[in-house]
Amino acid sequence: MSKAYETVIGLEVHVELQTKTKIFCSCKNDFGASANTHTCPVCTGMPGALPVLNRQVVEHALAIGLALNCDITPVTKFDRKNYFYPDNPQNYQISQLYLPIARNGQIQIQVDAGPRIIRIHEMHMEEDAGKLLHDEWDDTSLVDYNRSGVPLVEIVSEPDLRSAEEVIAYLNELRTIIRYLGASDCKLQEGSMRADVNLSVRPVGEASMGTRTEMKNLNSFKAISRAIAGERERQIELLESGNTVIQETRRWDDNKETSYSMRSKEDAQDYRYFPDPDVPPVHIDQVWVQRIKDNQPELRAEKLRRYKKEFDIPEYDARILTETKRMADLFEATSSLCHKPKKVSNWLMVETLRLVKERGLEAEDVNFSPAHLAELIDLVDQGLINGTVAKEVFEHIFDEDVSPREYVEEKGLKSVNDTAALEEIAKEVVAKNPKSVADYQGGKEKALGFLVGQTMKVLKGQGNPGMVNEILRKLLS
Ligand SMILES: Nc1ncnc2c1ncn2[C@@H]1O[C@H](COP(=O)(O)OP(=O)(O)OP(=O)(O)O)[C@@H](O)[C@H]1O
Ligand SMILES: [Mg+2]
Ligand SMILES: [Mg+2]
Repeated sequence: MSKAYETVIGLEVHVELQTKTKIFCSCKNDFGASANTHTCPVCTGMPGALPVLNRQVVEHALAIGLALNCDITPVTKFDRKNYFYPDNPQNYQISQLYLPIARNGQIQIQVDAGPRIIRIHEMHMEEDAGKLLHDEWDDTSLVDYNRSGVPLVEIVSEPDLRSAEEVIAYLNELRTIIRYLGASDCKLQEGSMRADVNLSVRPVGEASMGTRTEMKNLNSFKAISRAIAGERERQIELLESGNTVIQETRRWDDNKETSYSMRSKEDAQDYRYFPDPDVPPVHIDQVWVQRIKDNQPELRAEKLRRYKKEFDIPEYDARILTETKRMADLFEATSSLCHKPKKVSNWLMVETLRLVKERGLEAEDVNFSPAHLAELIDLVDQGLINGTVAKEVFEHIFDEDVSPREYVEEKGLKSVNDTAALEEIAKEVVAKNPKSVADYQGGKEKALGFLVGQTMKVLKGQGNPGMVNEILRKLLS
């Protein structure tokens, strides 16, 4: 019988920052340009080239550090991390080891079991490396230095995570925060957010931690979940068979659903870190910190607290609506126009997110006018269109931002609210369906639903279902 094991996970998350230019030179920071077109002597490591720190990088890092509730380091410095690899032409990476810009933070995540606090050990700034493309067919490797010198922050958590569910909730929360700040688009697939999973296992109840491995090449939440399950199992098997876990870096192969060893893990001393003599220390005073704080948008945690007080919507809705700033902005703007927050929330959570998924978009891409959604909600409430028609009209609001009032007018979609006209049609339906009439009169309430359906069919869906229902009841009583 094997002992129960607990999984212990700490994450290193690299995030590419959205800036006009790279971290230490004036080359463009652009994704997807043709290879080696955004390069210069600095980001290709030519001897004698001198790096100049991009102020925007520090400002983004400050904003993120503050949003993660970190202490800001008043004098922050850059260090050289030395290693040889073809994607790194300087043979060192300019990073921060001793005095990273932010330390001792924490964020709250929400999992099925409730809220959890995950501590942030530190966050530092660094430059990205180039990209190697391996062509196995040709037996060649190509290198693209466009990514060399793209600004990154690395956010290092404490080993506080215990499951794949928590890891994904944590990454989602980080992504939400960073996107709210406009500091990065945080796309795992495109590599603008990259998570390395450090994982160890220990018998339940054991206080000390086991030896960890570090896994790389995780490009989706699914890959992360599978890699965690696989690595947990691999380590438990090792321990159960009397072996030990080796501290190493492993590469996850999502197609084969397995990981393999890349290299045994270097310790900091192997990199021979030392202060970079070319980049002066950065002094961050209170005035600067305060200015960044003042410019910070309202973040998700604050929004959640405010929504609870201001809007009569369930906590579940509030969590989904605040996941992206786009949805939250739409919700607030539409609600302030029509004063029906729960209805607005339903349209956003159900139809909007359904269409986002169907069209292969992201919530950030949604771009219709709040006024149009508010107008649609009013049209339904006034009984001018029914629910089915409203959904159809909404698709056109979503895709083309049409004015629902004009669209309904143009396409003749208004509900038939004329009692006499409805009665006329209802009478025909009653005459044609004696069996259902008899069923209803015999006590089968369901039969009325069928008759309402038949009447709506004749009306091509444009009847007012409430009125049709009432008219049929009266006719059959
Ligand atoms: N025993 C352990 N089990 C699981 N995670 C651990 C354990 N010990 C440390 N960790 C986590 O491993 C991560 C270590 O990241 P850190 O950046 O400090 O070092 P590194 O991986 O050695 O350095 P590098 O940046 O060069 O990859 C942290 O997220 C930490 O919480
Ligand atoms: Mg690491
Ligand atoms: Mg690290």
